[in-house]
Amino acid sequence: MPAIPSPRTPAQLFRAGRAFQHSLPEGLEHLRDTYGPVSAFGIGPTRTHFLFGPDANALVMKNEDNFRFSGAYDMLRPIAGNTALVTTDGEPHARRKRKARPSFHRGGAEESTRLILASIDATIDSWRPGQHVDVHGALRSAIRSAMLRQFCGERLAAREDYLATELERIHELMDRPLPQQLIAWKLPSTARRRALDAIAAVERLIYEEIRRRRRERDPGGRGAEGRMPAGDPGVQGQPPADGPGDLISVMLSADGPTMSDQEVRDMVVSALIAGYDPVGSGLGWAVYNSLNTPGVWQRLREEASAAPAPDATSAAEVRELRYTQWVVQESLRTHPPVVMSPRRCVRSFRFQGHLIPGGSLVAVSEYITHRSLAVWREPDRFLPERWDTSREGHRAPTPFEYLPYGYGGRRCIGANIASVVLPAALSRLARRTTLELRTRRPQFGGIPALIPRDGLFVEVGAAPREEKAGSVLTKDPR
Ligand code: HEM
Repeated sequence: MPAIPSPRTPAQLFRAGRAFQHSLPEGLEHLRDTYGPVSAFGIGPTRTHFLFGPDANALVMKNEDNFRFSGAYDMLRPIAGNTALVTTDGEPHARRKRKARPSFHRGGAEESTRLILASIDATIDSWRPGQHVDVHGALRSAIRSAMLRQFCGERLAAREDYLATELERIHELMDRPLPQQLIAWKLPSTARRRALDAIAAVERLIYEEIRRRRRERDPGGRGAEGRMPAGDPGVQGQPPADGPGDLISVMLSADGPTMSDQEVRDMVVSALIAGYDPVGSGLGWAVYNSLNTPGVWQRLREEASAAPAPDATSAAEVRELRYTQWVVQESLRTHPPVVMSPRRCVRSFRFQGHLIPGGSLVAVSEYITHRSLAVWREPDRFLPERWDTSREGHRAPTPFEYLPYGYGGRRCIGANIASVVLPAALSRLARRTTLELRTRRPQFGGIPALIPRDGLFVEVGAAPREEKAGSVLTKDPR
Protein backbone atom coordinates (compact mmCIF):
# COMPACT_ATOMS: atom_id res chain seq x y z
CA MET A 1 0.00 0.00 0.00
CA PRO A 2 1.69 3.31 -1.04
CA ALA A 3 2.31 5.89 1.70
CA ILE A 4 -0.13 8.77 1.61
CA PRO A 5 1.61 11.70 -0.12
CA SER A 6 2.29 14.51 2.31
CA PRO A 7 4.74 17.30 3.02
CA ARG A 8 7.53 15.75 5.13
CA THR A 9 10.77 17.75 4.90
CA PRO A 10 11.01 21.06 6.78
CA ALA A 11 10.97 22.91 3.44
CA GLN A 12 7.84 21.06 2.26
CA LEU A 13 6.10 21.62 5.59
CA PHE A 14 7.02 25.31 5.49
CA ARG A 15 5.64 25.73 1.95
CA ALA A 16 2.36 23.99 2.79
CA GLY A 17 2.00 25.91 6.08
CA ARG A 18 2.65 29.20 4.31
CA ALA A 19 0.00 28.46 1.68
CA PHE A 20 -2.63 27.72 4.38
CA GLN A 21 -1.52 30.80 6.29
CA HIS A 22 -2.23 32.84 3.13
CA SER A 23 -5.72 31.44 2.66
CA LEU A 24 -7.64 28.18 2.77
CA PRO A 25 -8.06 27.93 -1.04
CA GLU A 26 -4.33 28.49 -1.53
CA GLY A 27 -3.49 25.79 1.00
CA LEU A 28 -5.82 23.31 -0.70
CA GLU A 29 -4.53 24.19 -4.17
CA HIS A 30 -0.98 23.72 -2.96
CA LEU A 31 -1.76 20.20 -1.73
CA ARG A 32 -3.63 19.29 -4.92
CA ASP A 33 -0.91 20.65 -7.23
CA THR A 34 2.01 19.19 -5.26
CA TYR A 35 0.65 15.90 -3.90
CA GLY A 36 -2.36 15.01 -6.07
CA PRO A 37 -5.94 14.02 -5.23
CA VAL A 38 -5.08 12.29 -1.91
CA SER A 39 -2.76 13.83 0.66
CA ALA A 40 -2.29 14.35 4.37
CA PHE A 41 -1.14 17.43 6.25
CA GLY A 42 -1.00 18.65 9.85
CA ILE A 43 0.35 17.37 13.12
CA GLY A 44 -1.16 15.45 16.02
CA PRO A 45 -4.94 15.70 16.34
CA THR A 46 -5.17 18.22 13.49
CA ARG A 47 -3.60 15.91 10.88
CA THR A 48 -6.12 15.80 8.04
CA HIS A 49 -6.48 13.55 4.98
CA PHE A 50 -7.51 15.64 1.99
CA LEU A 51 -9.51 13.89 -0.75
CA PHE A 52 -10.20 15.92 -3.85
CA GLY A 53 -12.76 15.51 -6.63
CA PRO A 54 -16.34 14.34 -7.25
CA ASP A 55 -15.62 10.67 -6.36
CA ALA A 56 -14.25 11.73 -2.98
CA ASN A 57 -17.28 13.98 -2.40
CA ALA A 58 -19.65 11.12 -3.23
CA LEU A 59 -17.83 8.67 -0.97
CA VAL A 60 -17.78 11.03 2.01
CA MET A 61 -21.16 12.69 1.65
CA LYS A 62 -23.19 9.58 0.80
CA ASN A 63 -21.85 7.56 3.74
CA GLU A 64 -22.93 9.64 6.70
CA ASP A 65 -22.59 6.72 9.12
CA ASN A 66 -18.85 6.44 8.46
CA PHE A 67 -18.06 10.13 7.93
CA ARG A 68 -19.25 12.04 10.98
CA PHE A 69 -19.48 15.67 11.98
CA SER A 70 -18.79 14.94 15.66
CA GLY A 71 -15.05 15.00 16.03
CA ALA A 72 -14.65 17.05 12.84
CA TYR A 73 -16.09 20.40 13.89
CA ASP A 74 -14.80 20.21 17.48
CA MET A 75 -13.17 23.60 17.11
CA LEU A 76 -16.70 25.04 16.90
CA ARG A 77 -17.94 23.29 20.07
CA PRO A 78 -17.27 26.20 22.47
CA ILE A 79 -19.29 28.45 20.16
CA ALA A 80 -21.96 26.33 18.49
CA GLY A 81 -22.49 24.11 21.56
CA ASN A 82 -22.67 20.35 22.15
CA THR A 83 -26.17 19.94 20.69
CA ALA A 84 -25.64 22.03 17.54
CA LEU A 85 -26.25 20.54 14.09
CA VAL A 86 -22.55 20.85 13.25
CA THR A 87 -21.40 18.99 16.35
CA THR A 88 -23.86 16.07 16.32
CA ASP A 89 -24.88 13.12 14.14
CA GLY A 90 -27.57 10.47 13.76
CA GLU A 91 -31.04 10.69 15.30
CA PRO A 92 -30.45 13.67 17.64
CA HIS A 93 -29.13 15.68 14.70
CA ALA A 94 -32.04 14.68 12.43
CA ARG A 95 -34.63 15.44 15.16
CA ARG A 96 -33.28 18.96 15.78
CA LYS A 97 -32.97 19.70 12.08
CA ARG A 98 -36.61 18.65 11.52
CA LYS A 99 -37.77 20.83 14.39
CA ALA A 100 -36.07 23.94 12.94
CA ARG A 101 -37.35 23.27 9.40
CA PRO A 102 -40.32 25.71 9.37
CA SER A 103 -37.90 28.61 9.82
CA PHE A 104 -36.02 27.65 6.68
CA HIS A 105 -38.71 26.47 4.30
CA ARG A 106 -41.35 28.22 2.21
CA GLY A 107 -42.97 30.80 4.56
CA GLY A 108 -39.81 31.02 6.67
CA ALA A 109 -37.55 31.49 3.63
CA GLU A 110 -39.86 34.17 2.20
CA GLU A 111 -39.99 35.98 5.51
CA SER A 112 -36.18 35.98 5.63
CA THR A 113 -35.95 37.27 2.09
CA ARG A 114 -38.34 40.15 2.83
CA LEU A 115 -36.41 41.12 5.95
CA ILE A 116 -33.04 40.90 4.21
CA LEU A 117 -34.21 42.92 1.19
CA ALA A 118 -35.67 45.61 3.48
CA SER A 119 -32.35 45.76 5.29
CA ILE A 120 -30.38 45.93 2.01
CA ASP A 121 -32.72 48.68 0.74
CA ALA A 122 -31.95 50.73 3.86
CA THR A 123 -28.22 50.21 3.20
CA ILE A 124 -28.55 51.31 -0.44
CA ASP A 125 -30.54 54.36 0.70
CA SER A 126 -27.62 55.39 2.92
CA TRP A 127 -25.13 55.42 0.02
CA ARG A 128 -24.32 58.72 -1.73
CA PRO A 129 -22.88 59.21 -5.24
CA GLY A 130 -19.10 59.43 -5.13
CA GLN A 131 -18.87 57.52 -1.85
CA HIS A 132 -16.45 54.58 -1.59
CA VAL A 133 -17.99 51.68 0.30
CA ASP A 134 -16.89 48.20 1.23
CA VAL A 135 -19.84 46.54 -0.46
CA HIS A 136 -19.17 43.12 1.06
CA GLY A 137 -18.94 44.54 4.59
CA ALA A 138 -22.05 46.69 4.13
CA LEU A 139 -24.16 43.85 2.74
CA ARG A 140 -22.93 41.44 5.39
CA SER A 141 -24.03 43.89 8.12
CA ALA A 142 -27.42 44.34 6.47
CA ILE A 143 -27.90 40.57 6.32
CA ARG A 144 -26.73 40.16 9.93
CA SER A 145 -29.26 42.74 11.08
CA ALA A 146 -32.15 40.97 9.28
CA MET A 147 -31.08 37.53 10.52
CA LEU A 148 -30.87 38.73 14.13
CA ARG A 149 -34.51 39.74 13.83
CA GLN A 150 -35.51 36.58 11.96
CA PHE A 151 -33.78 34.16 14.33
CA CYS A 152 -34.03 35.93 17.70
CA GLY A 153 -37.11 38.16 17.47
CA GLU A 154 -37.78 41.83 18.09
CA ARG A 155 -36.61 42.10 21.69
CA LEU A 156 -33.09 40.88 20.90
CA ALA A 157 -33.02 42.70 17.56
CA ALA A 158 -33.41 45.88 19.61
CA ARG A 159 -29.99 45.01 21.14
CA GLU A 160 -28.49 44.71 17.65
CA ASP A 161 -25.47 46.97 18.19
CA TYR A 162 -24.38 45.04 21.26
CA LEU A 163 -25.01 41.61 19.73
CA ALA A 164 -23.36 42.52 16.43
CA THR A 165 -20.19 43.64 18.22
CA GLU A 166 -20.01 40.39 20.18
CA LEU A 167 -20.74 38.24 17.09
CA GLU A 168 -17.96 39.99 15.19
CA ARG A 169 -15.55 39.30 18.09
CA ILE A 170 -16.28 35.61 17.64
CA HIS A 171 -15.64 35.90 13.91
CA GLU A 172 -12.32 37.67 14.58
CA LEU A 173 -10.96 34.34 15.83
CA MET A 174 -12.87 32.12 13.41
CA ASP A 175 -11.59 34.09 10.41
CA ARG A 176 -7.91 33.74 11.32
CA PRO A 177 -5.76 31.61 9.01
CA LEU A 178 -6.23 27.93 9.89
CA PRO A 179 -2.76 27.28 11.44
CA GLN A 180 -3.10 30.30 13.76
CA GLN A 181 -6.65 29.41 14.68
CA LEU A 182 -5.82 25.82 15.56
CA ILE A 183 -3.12 27.05 17.94
CA ALA A 184 -5.32 29.83 19.37
CA TRP A 185 -8.09 27.34 20.26
CA LYS A 186 -5.68 24.89 21.92
CA LEU A 187 -3.66 27.33 24.05
CA PRO A 188 -4.79 30.07 26.41
CA SER A 189 -4.59 33.26 24.35
CA THR A 190 -6.17 36.71 24.27
CA ALA A 191 -7.96 35.87 21.03
CA ARG A 192 -9.52 32.78 22.59
CA ARG A 193 -10.50 34.66 25.76
CA ARG A 194 -12.16 37.40 23.72
CA ALA A 195 -14.11 34.89 21.61
CA LEU A 196 -15.24 32.97 24.71
CA ASP A 197 -16.30 36.18 26.48
CA ALA A 198 -18.22 37.23 23.36
CA ILE A 199 -20.08 33.93 23.07
CA ALA A 200 -20.91 34.11 26.80
CA ALA A 201 -22.41 37.57 26.23
CA VAL A 202 -24.48 36.42 23.25
CA GLU A 203 -25.75 33.26 24.93
CA ARG A 204 -26.71 35.12 28.12
CA LEU A 205 -29.19 37.23 26.14
CA ILE A 206 -30.47 34.23 24.19
CA TYR A 207 -31.00 32.17 27.37
CA GLU A 208 -32.79 35.12 29.00
CA GLU A 209 -35.11 35.36 26.02
CA ILE A 210 -35.81 31.61 25.99
CA ARG A 211 -36.58 31.58 29.71
CA ARG A 212 -38.77 34.67 29.53
CA ARG A 213 -40.84 33.14 26.72
CA ARG A 214 -41.20 29.86 28.61
CA ARG A 215 -42.15 31.71 31.81
CA GLU A 216 -44.71 33.86 30.03
CA ARG A 217 -45.95 30.86 28.02
CA ASP A 218 -45.33 32.99 24.95
CA PRO A 219 -43.12 30.98 22.55
CA GLY A 220 -43.42 33.64 19.86
CA GLY A 221 -42.29 36.41 22.21
CA ARG A 222 -45.07 38.58 20.90
CA GLY A 223 -46.56 39.67 24.20
CA ALA A 224 -50.17 39.86 25.31
CA GLU A 225 -51.33 41.23 21.97
CA GLY A 226 -50.62 37.87 20.37
CA ARG A 227 -48.99 37.75 16.96
CA MET A 228 -47.40 40.77 15.42
CA PRO A 229 -49.46 42.43 12.75
CA ALA A 230 -48.86 41.60 9.09
CA GLY A 231 -47.23 44.31 7.05
CA ASP A 232 -44.19 45.57 5.26
CA PRO A 233 -41.21 44.53 7.39
CA GLY A 234 -39.26 47.45 5.98
CA VAL A 235 -41.80 49.85 7.44
CA GLN A 236 -42.75 48.14 10.63
CA GLY A 237 -39.54 46.22 11.22
CA GLN A 238 -41.53 43.13 12.19
CA PRO A 239 -42.01 39.76 10.58
CA PRO A 240 -45.48 39.44 9.11
CA ALA A 241 -48.08 37.34 10.89
CA ASP A 242 -48.42 34.71 8.15
CA GLY A 243 -44.88 33.31 8.60
CA PRO A 244 -43.71 30.73 11.16
CA GLY A 245 -42.26 33.43 13.48
CA ASP A 246 -38.65 33.70 14.60
CA LEU A 247 -36.37 30.69 15.09
CA ILE A 248 -36.65 30.78 18.89
CA SER A 249 -40.43 30.53 18.59
CA VAL A 250 -40.16 27.63 16.13
CA MET A 251 -37.81 25.77 18.47
CA LEU A 252 -40.10 26.42 21.46
CA SER A 253 -43.31 25.56 19.65
CA ALA A 254 -45.50 22.68 20.78
CA ASP A 255 -45.25 21.06 17.32
CA GLY A 256 -42.86 18.11 17.23
CA PRO A 257 -40.36 17.08 19.89
CA THR A 258 -39.69 19.29 22.93
CA MET A 259 -36.34 21.06 22.94
CA SER A 260 -34.21 21.86 26.00
CA ASP A 261 -32.96 25.41 26.60
CA GLN A 262 -29.53 24.34 25.42
CA GLU A 263 -30.89 22.84 22.20
CA VAL A 264 -32.70 26.10 21.43
CA ARG A 265 -29.61 28.16 22.28
CA ASP A 266 -27.34 25.98 20.13
CA MET A 267 -29.69 26.11 17.14
CA VAL A 268 -30.04 29.90 17.33
CA VAL A 269 -26.31 30.55 17.83
CA SER A 270 -25.43 28.18 14.95
CA ALA A 271 -27.95 29.84 12.66
CA LEU A 272 -26.43 33.24 13.45
CA ILE A 273 -22.83 32.10 13.16
CA ALA A 274 -23.39 29.92 10.07
CA GLY A 275 -26.01 32.19 8.49
CA TYR A 276 -25.02 35.77 7.75
CA ASP A 277 -21.39 35.03 7.00
CA PRO A 278 -21.90 32.69 3.99
CA VAL A 279 -24.85 34.69 2.63
CA GLY A 280 -22.75 37.88 2.89
CA SER A 281 -19.91 36.03 1.19
CA GLY A 282 -22.14 34.65 -1.59
CA LEU A 283 -23.65 38.08 -2.28
CA GLY A 284 -20.34 39.94 -1.98
CA TRP A 285 -18.63 37.67 -4.51
CA ALA A 286 -21.65 37.76 -6.83
CA VAL A 287 -21.41 41.58 -6.85
CA TYR A 288 -17.67 41.39 -7.44
CA ASN A 289 -17.94 38.89 -10.30
CA SER A 290 -20.78 40.83 -11.91
CA LEU A 291 -18.92 44.15 -11.79
CA ASN A 292 -15.65 42.57 -12.84
CA THR A 293 -17.06 40.92 -15.98
CA PRO A 294 -18.04 43.32 -18.77
CA GLY A 295 -21.75 43.54 -19.52
CA VAL A 296 -22.99 41.45 -16.58
CA TRP A 297 -24.27 44.28 -14.33
CA GLN A 298 -26.12 45.88 -17.24
CA ARG A 299 -27.76 42.58 -18.15
CA LEU A 300 -28.78 42.00 -14.55
CA ARG A 301 -30.34 45.45 -14.49
CA GLU A 302 -32.20 44.90 -17.76
CA GLU A 303 -33.62 41.65 -16.47
CA ALA A 304 -34.61 43.27 -13.15
CA SER A 305 -36.39 46.16 -14.87
CA ALA A 306 -38.29 43.85 -17.21
CA ALA A 307 -39.25 41.32 -14.51
CA PRO A 308 -42.96 40.75 -13.89
CA ALA A 309 -42.24 40.81 -10.13
CA PRO A 310 -39.41 43.32 -9.66
CA ASP A 311 -39.53 42.84 -5.89
CA ALA A 312 -39.23 39.06 -6.04
CA THR A 313 -39.22 37.37 -2.64
CA SER A 314 -40.54 33.88 -3.40
CA ALA A 315 -38.75 30.95 -5.01
CA ALA A 316 -41.26 31.04 -7.90
CA GLU A 317 -40.70 34.76 -8.57
CA VAL A 318 -36.95 34.41 -8.34
CA ARG A 319 -37.01 31.53 -10.86
CA GLU A 320 -38.18 34.07 -13.46
CA LEU A 321 -34.86 35.94 -13.08
CA ARG A 322 -33.10 33.45 -15.33
CA TYR A 323 -29.91 35.35 -16.06
CA THR A 324 -29.58 36.46 -12.43
CA GLN A 325 -29.83 32.80 -11.42
CA TRP A 326 -26.98 31.89 -13.77
CA VAL A 327 -24.84 34.66 -12.30
CA VAL A 328 -25.47 33.46 -8.75
CA GLN A 329 -24.87 29.80 -9.65
CA GLU A 330 -21.64 30.68 -11.43
CA SER A 331 -20.45 32.86 -8.58
CA LEU A 332 -21.15 30.08 -6.05
CA ARG A 333 -19.07 27.86 -8.34
CA THR A 334 -16.02 30.11 -8.62
CA HIS A 335 -16.32 31.45 -5.06
CA PRO A 336 -18.13 28.88 -2.91
CA PRO A 337 -18.62 30.43 0.55
CA VAL A 338 -17.90 27.06 2.16
CA VAL A 339 -14.53 25.99 0.78
CA MET A 340 -13.98 22.69 2.55
CA SER A 341 -16.03 20.11 4.47
CA PRO A 342 -14.27 18.08 7.19
CA ARG A 343 -15.44 14.76 8.67
CA ARG A 344 -14.17 12.22 11.20
CA CYS A 345 -14.21 8.70 9.76
CA VAL A 346 -15.31 5.92 12.09
CA ARG A 347 -13.87 2.92 10.18
CA SER A 348 -10.82 2.58 7.91
CA PHE A 349 -11.55 2.94 4.21
CA ARG A 350 -9.75 2.80 0.87
CA PHE A 351 -9.64 5.58 -1.66
CA GLN A 352 -7.66 5.57 -4.91
CA GLY A 353 -5.32 2.84 -3.69
CA HIS A 354 -4.71 4.42 -0.27
CA LEU A 355 -5.83 3.07 3.09
CA ILE A 356 -7.08 5.80 5.44
CA PRO A 357 -7.18 4.56 9.06
CA GLY A 358 -10.37 4.69 11.15
CA GLY A 359 -10.56 7.74 13.41
CA SER A 360 -8.80 10.00 10.85
CA LEU A 361 -9.87 13.53 10.11
CA VAL A 362 -10.88 13.70 6.44
CA ALA A 363 -11.73 16.72 4.29
CA VAL A 364 -13.26 17.18 0.86
CA SER A 365 -13.34 20.54 -0.90
CA GLU A 366 -16.15 22.35 -2.68
CA TYR A 367 -13.65 24.94 -3.90
CA ILE A 368 -11.22 22.45 -5.46
CA THR A 369 -14.11 20.54 -7.09
CA HIS A 370 -15.65 23.71 -8.51
CA ARG A 371 -12.30 24.73 -10.02
CA SER A 372 -11.42 21.28 -11.38
CA LEU A 373 -10.29 21.06 -15.01
CA ALA A 374 -11.56 17.49 -15.13
CA VAL A 375 -15.10 18.77 -14.51
CA TRP A 376 -15.30 22.29 -15.91
CA ARG A 377 -14.21 23.96 -19.13
CA GLU A 378 -12.08 27.03 -18.25
CA PRO A 379 -12.82 26.54 -14.54
CA ASP A 380 -11.24 29.82 -13.43
CA ARG A 381 -13.33 31.96 -15.81
CA PHE A 382 -16.57 33.53 -14.67
CA LEU A 383 -19.03 32.48 -17.40
CA PRO A 384 -22.71 32.78 -16.35
CA GLU A 385 -23.81 31.41 -19.74
CA ARG A 386 -22.41 27.99 -18.89
CA TRP A 387 -25.65 27.52 -16.88
CA ASP A 388 -27.89 28.14 -19.92
CA THR A 389 -29.55 24.77 -20.36
CA SER A 390 -30.57 25.61 -23.94
CA ARG A 391 -26.94 26.08 -24.97
CA GLU A 392 -25.47 23.48 -27.30
CA GLY A 393 -23.27 21.04 -25.41
CA HIS A 394 -24.71 22.03 -22.02
CA ARG A 395 -24.27 19.32 -19.41
CA ALA A 396 -25.76 19.70 -15.95
CA PRO A 397 -23.19 18.93 -13.23
CA THR A 398 -23.84 16.02 -10.88
CA PRO A 399 -24.53 16.75 -7.17
CA PHE A 400 -20.90 15.84 -6.44
CA GLU A 401 -19.44 18.11 -9.12
CA TYR A 402 -21.34 21.19 -7.96
CA LEU A 403 -22.21 21.34 -4.27
CA PRO A 404 -22.21 24.86 -2.84
CA TYR A 405 -24.73 23.78 -0.18
CA GLY A 406 -23.33 20.30 0.47
CA TYR A 407 -25.36 17.11 0.01
CA GLY A 408 -27.86 14.70 1.56
CA GLY A 409 -28.80 14.64 5.23
CA ARG A 410 -26.11 17.22 5.98
CA ARG A 411 -27.14 19.62 3.25
CA CYS A 412 -27.18 23.23 4.41
CA ILE A 413 -30.30 24.02 6.45
CA GLY A 414 -30.22 27.60 5.11
CA ALA A 415 -30.00 26.59 1.42
CA ASN A 416 -33.63 27.49 0.70
CA ILE A 417 -33.19 30.94 2.20
CA ALA A 418 -29.88 31.55 0.45
CA SER A 419 -31.06 30.36 -2.96
CA VAL A 420 -33.90 32.89 -2.90
CA VAL A 421 -32.09 35.72 -1.14
CA LEU A 422 -29.00 35.75 -3.33
CA PRO A 423 -30.71 36.29 -6.74
CA ALA A 424 -33.37 38.56 -5.19
CA ALA A 425 -30.75 40.76 -3.51
CA LEU A 426 -28.40 40.83 -6.52
CA SER A 427 -31.28 41.83 -8.76
CA ARG A 428 -32.30 44.56 -6.31
CA LEU A 429 -28.74 45.92 -6.20
CA ALA A 430 -28.42 45.94 -10.00
CA ARG A 431 -31.79 47.69 -10.33
CA ARG A 432 -31.12 50.32 -7.71
CA THR A 433 -27.40 51.08 -7.91
CA THR A 434 -24.59 51.96 -10.25
CA LEU A 435 -21.32 50.72 -8.76
CA GLU A 436 -17.76 50.95 -9.99
CA LEU A 437 -15.31 48.37 -8.75
CA ARG A 438 -12.32 49.83 -6.89
CA THR A 439 -10.82 46.63 -5.40
CA ARG A 440 -9.29 45.00 -8.45
CA ARG A 441 -7.69 41.86 -7.05
CA PRO A 442 -9.39 40.89 -3.79
CA GLN A 443 -7.43 38.45 -1.65
CA PHE A 444 -9.12 35.44 -0.09
CA GLY A 445 -9.71 35.43 3.66
CA GLY A 446 -12.10 33.84 6.14
CA ILE A 447 -12.49 30.26 7.30
CA PRO A 448 -16.16 29.53 7.96
CA ALA A 449 -16.93 31.51 4.79
CA LEU A 450 -14.70 32.73 1.98
CA ILE A 451 -14.53 36.51 2.22
CA PRO A 452 -12.54 39.25 0.50
CA ARG A 453 -9.82 39.72 3.14
CA ASP A 454 -9.43 43.50 2.89
CA GLY A 455 -12.98 44.29 1.84
CA LEU A 456 -14.50 44.86 -1.57
CA PHE A 457 -14.51 48.55 -2.34
CA VAL A 458 -16.78 50.15 -4.92
CA GLU A 459 -17.52 53.74 -5.85
CA VAL A 460 -21.21 54.52 -5.77
CA GLY A 461 -22.49 56.20 -8.94
CA ALA A 462 -25.65 58.19 -9.56
CA ALA A 463 -28.61 55.92 -8.84
CA PRO A 464 -30.60 54.79 -11.85
CA ARG A 465 -33.80 56.84 -11.92
CA GLU A 466 -36.82 55.02 -10.58
CA GLU A 467 -40.43 56.05 -10.79
CA LYS A 468 -40.69 55.34 -7.07
CA ALA A 469 -38.89 53.06 -4.66
CA GLY A 470 -39.91 49.47 -5.21
CA SER A 471 -41.26 50.02 -8.73
CA VAL A 472 -39.84 49.17 -12.15
CA LEU A 473 -37.13 51.65 -13.00
CA THR A 474 -37.23 53.95 -15.96
CA LYS A 475 -34.25 54.25 -18.27
CA ASP A 476 -30.78 54.49 -16.76
CA PRO A 477 -29.85 58.16 -17.27
CA ARG A 478 -26.15 57.40 -17.87
C1 HEM B 1 -24.87 31.18 0.42
C2 HEM B 1 -25.15 30.78 1.63
C3 HEM B 1 -24.74 29.46 2.24
C4 HEM B 1 -23.85 28.51 1.78
C5 HEM B 1 -23.05 28.52 0.50
C6 HEM B 1 -23.84 27.44 2.76
C7 HEM B 1 -23.10 26.27 2.62
C8 HEM B 1 -23.20 25.20 3.48
C9 HEM B 1 -22.56 23.92 3.27
C10 HEM B 1 -21.65 23.56 2.09
C11 HEM B 1 -22.90 23.11 4.29
C12 HEM B 1 -22.48 21.65 4.48
C13 HEM B 1 -21.18 21.57 5.21
C14 HEM B 1 -20.63 20.18 5.26
O1 HEM B 1 -21.15 19.26 4.61
O2 HEM B 1 -19.59 20.00 5.94
C15 HEM B 1 -23.73 23.89 5.18
C16 HEM B 1 -24.27 23.41 6.36
C17 HEM B 1 -24.97 24.20 7.24
N1 HEM B 1 -25.40 25.47 7.04
FE1 HEM B 1 -25.12 26.59 5.39
N2 HEM B 1 -24.66 27.78 3.79
C18 HEM B 1 -25.26 28.99 3.51
C19 HEM B 1 -26.20 29.64 4.26
C20 HEM B 1 -26.65 29.24 5.47
C21 HEM B 1 -27.66 29.90 6.25
C22 HEM B 1 -28.45 31.15 5.82
C23 HEM B 1 -27.77 29.22 7.40
C24 HEM B 1 -28.69 29.58 8.52
C25 HEM B 1 -29.25 29.41 9.25
C26 HEM B 1 -26.86 28.08 7.36
C27 HEM B 1 -26.68 27.14 8.35
C28 HEM B 1 -26.06 25.91 8.16
C29 HEM B 1 -26.05 24.85 9.16
C30 HEM B 1 -26.66 24.92 10.56
C31 HEM B 1 -25.39 23.76 8.57
C32 HEM B 1 -25.15 22.38 9.19
C33 HEM B 1 -26.25 21.46 8.65
C34 HEM B 1 -26.18 20.05 9.20
O3 HEM B 1 -25.21 19.70 9.83
O4 HEM B 1 -27.14 19.31 8.98
N3 HEM B 1 -26.20 28.13 6.16
N4 HEM B 1 -23.90 25.15 4.67
